[in-house]
Amino acid sequence: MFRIGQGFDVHQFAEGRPLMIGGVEIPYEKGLLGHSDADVLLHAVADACLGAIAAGDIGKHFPDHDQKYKDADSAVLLQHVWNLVKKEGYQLVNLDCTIVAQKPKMAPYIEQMRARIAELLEGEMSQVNVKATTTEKLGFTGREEGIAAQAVVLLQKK
Ligand SMILES: Nc1ccn([C@@H]2O[C@H](COP(=O)(O)O)[C@@H](O)[C@H]2O)c(=O)n1
Ligand SMILES: C[C@@]1(CO)OP(=O)(O)OP(=O)(O)OC[C@H]1O
Repeated sequence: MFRIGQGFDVHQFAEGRPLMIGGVEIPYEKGLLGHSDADVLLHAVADACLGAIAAGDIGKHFPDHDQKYKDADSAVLLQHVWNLVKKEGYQLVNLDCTIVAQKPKMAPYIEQMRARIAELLEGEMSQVNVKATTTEKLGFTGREEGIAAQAVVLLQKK
């Protein structure tokens, strides 16, 4: 049996925060604002996984009013979500993601992100694709106010 899920997340830029995307710290003049480390890509991946098993979203599992998740490492949150996926008896078929950012350039970090996400989802790099696009300076991402990310995951019952 196959299950598909999709995730979407947005975080605004903020000064004085590290920029975490896909579990990788990207050297940049600003980071993203959030209750957790605001890793917008890992949040989209986590939501896609939760969607695939009809288990709600990350806000339900990790409420942003809970101090436990203040500055939380989103990799740890995704690991928790992946344990729920495994408990339901599913494994990864493939994951495809898009980061929407005018800046910074993601290309130098894409392979590292794929490797980290594959590790977190206990799969191979060949099962994980990460893309990036600008919005040609249009909209909130184009004005460099924040970053968005989308993810689609396909799971198969073992
Ligand atoms: N933040 C980004 C955005 C884009 N890229 C790479 O550049 C290519 C062209 O982007 P367009 O928005 O002009 O289509 C895109 O395919 C990515 O490879 C990037 O690395 N970081
Ligand atoms: C991850 C959580 C929990 O710390 O907080 P944020 O980092 O603010 O992220 P968001 O994608 O807004 O929602 C899920 C949250 O509850």
